[in-house]
Amino acid sequence: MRICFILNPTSGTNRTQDVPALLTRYATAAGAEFEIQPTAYAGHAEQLARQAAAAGCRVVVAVGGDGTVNEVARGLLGTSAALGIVPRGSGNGLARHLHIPLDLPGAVRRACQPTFQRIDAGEINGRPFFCTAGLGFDAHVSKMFARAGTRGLSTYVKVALREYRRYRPVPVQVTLQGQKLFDTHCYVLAFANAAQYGNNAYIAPRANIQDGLLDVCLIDGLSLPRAVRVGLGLALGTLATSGGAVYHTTQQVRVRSAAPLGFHVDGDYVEDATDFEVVLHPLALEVAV
Ligand SMILES: Nc1ncnc2c1ncn2[C@@H]1O[C@H](COP(=O)(O)OP(=O)(O)OP(=O)(O)O)[C@@H](O)[C@H]1O
Repeated sequence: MRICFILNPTSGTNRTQDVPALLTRYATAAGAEFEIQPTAYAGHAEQLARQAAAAGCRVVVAVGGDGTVNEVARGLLGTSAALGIVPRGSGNGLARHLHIPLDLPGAVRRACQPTFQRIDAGEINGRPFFCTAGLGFDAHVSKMFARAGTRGLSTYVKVALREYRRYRPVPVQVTLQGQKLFDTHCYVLAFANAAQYGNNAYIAPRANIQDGLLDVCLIDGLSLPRAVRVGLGLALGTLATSGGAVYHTTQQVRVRSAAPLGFHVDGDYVEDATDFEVVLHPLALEVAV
């Protein structure tokens, strides 16, 4: 079985580690036949993943955060290679959901001696996602976080608190499965394939990544008491029962917004739009876990 590690050299906070040397050490110890391909620019991992699959690699491993995982997984859709993950980001949402070890030696061993499963994949306005996508405040925070200059959980929390004071919900019309359902306000409208954003922040604690359904989580406003409830719910995995959010499960969602709204895929801000088409592709990706 051939394995290709696709390494984002810019991900993670520990830049002093010689990651290629560590991957080589642990993959050799696991008896793997492997290669390591570093990315040269943002977006490169998708192309490298597709090439590795075409060259016959059975497992293509994203070594990085959820952004790199998204790129590699995107490249593997429709191929016969499975996605592995060596988590090196700050959130690691998909790795956590799939119970992949968060330490490098454990994750490399898992990628070299995996079991295989299939998981669902989401798509928003033509862009695949595997963990979560969303409109509103979470996308806005992703956009501001990308501009912050530093990364990590503490920057994320600082940016979120600062933006909370400024952000206002936007009127939206949400249609589930082709049937008009409601006019509401969007503070956050999250589409969850996996249960968490990353960092064990559970936006949709009941989400099942193999059930052919998206868990749609709506937060229509965020007064301070509700923000506290939502924050606790995210951290404790109790958001679905806390009254802070409303949930639906569906395979397809359409959203029309009264004003441009930002959206993110797997935590990376994409752009602003007023029309959103979200679909779920059941069991579209094989994972090595
Ligand atoms: N060689 C590269 N140079 C610059 N950017 C890159 C390179 N390779 C990948 N990227 C980009 O870096 C972005 C961030 O990567 P990733 O999400 O893997 O790490 P992270 O930001 O440290 O993790 P997290 O998102 O969990 O905080 C990705 O969206 C990817 O497009």
